[in-house]
Amino acid sequence: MSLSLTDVTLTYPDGDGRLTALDAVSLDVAAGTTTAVVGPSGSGKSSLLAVAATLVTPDAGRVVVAGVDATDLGPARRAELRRTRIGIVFQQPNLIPSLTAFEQVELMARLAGVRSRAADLLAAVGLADHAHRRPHQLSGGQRQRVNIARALAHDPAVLLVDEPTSALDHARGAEVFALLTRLSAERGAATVVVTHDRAHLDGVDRVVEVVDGRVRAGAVR
Ligand SMILES: Nc1ncnc2c1ncn2[C@@H]1O[C@H](COP(=O)(O)OP(=O)(O)OP(=O)(O)O)[C@@H](O)[C@H]1O
Repeated sequence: MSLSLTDVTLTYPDGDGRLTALDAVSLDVAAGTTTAVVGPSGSGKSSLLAVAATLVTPDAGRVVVAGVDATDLGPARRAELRRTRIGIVFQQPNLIPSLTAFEQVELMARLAGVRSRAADLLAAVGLADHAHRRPHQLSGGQRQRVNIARALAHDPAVLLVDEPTSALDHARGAEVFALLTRLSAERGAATVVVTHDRAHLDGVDRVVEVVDGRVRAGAVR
């Protein structure tokens, strides 16, 4: 498994006590597959993504990324794991305003110390003709596709995607989901997509539902 969460529990301080955001959650995602995580607001989806991204350390349980147990690592080694093995697509494409689409992707590859394949990646997301454009010269859907190309620039083992369609209309949202599942399969990434939107789940390999911090038994698919 490229990504394994085992019995992960995460709590946050809450007044005098603690709020349990994740309650003994286990999730395995194989290379080349896409798992969608759905569930009501406040159920723990973003917390699950933050733990998988090694941005937040759980109270208990294990997070293994590409064979590396992140729960045993200090902050510097976790940052290195993120830089080299994990791609993250945030809800709002946080692109750098002054850089072209090509430069956004190339910069990420350089930071990870790998050869840039920016032209290939932009072609893969359907933006070969827009490589020279800056973010303000792109549509919302195109910006999200640059965001995805950038997250894949260092060939991550694990791709984590937070609400990628929230700013898009139905057709653009469907395109982004199709793109994520295709690229994950082609590039062998283990992909987790958190979404409110159940309209585009047909193409994903698996759907799991998080309710009250637990992965619901008998996942949807
Ligand atoms: N930093 C924090 N401190 C305290 N409580 C938090 C913190 N972050 C999240 N929570 C709480 O943890 C629970 C899970 O939140 P989380 O953001 O993971 O849910 P979610 O499913 O992503 O919600 P949404 O769909 O609304 O984004 C919620 O009850 C939330 O209020």
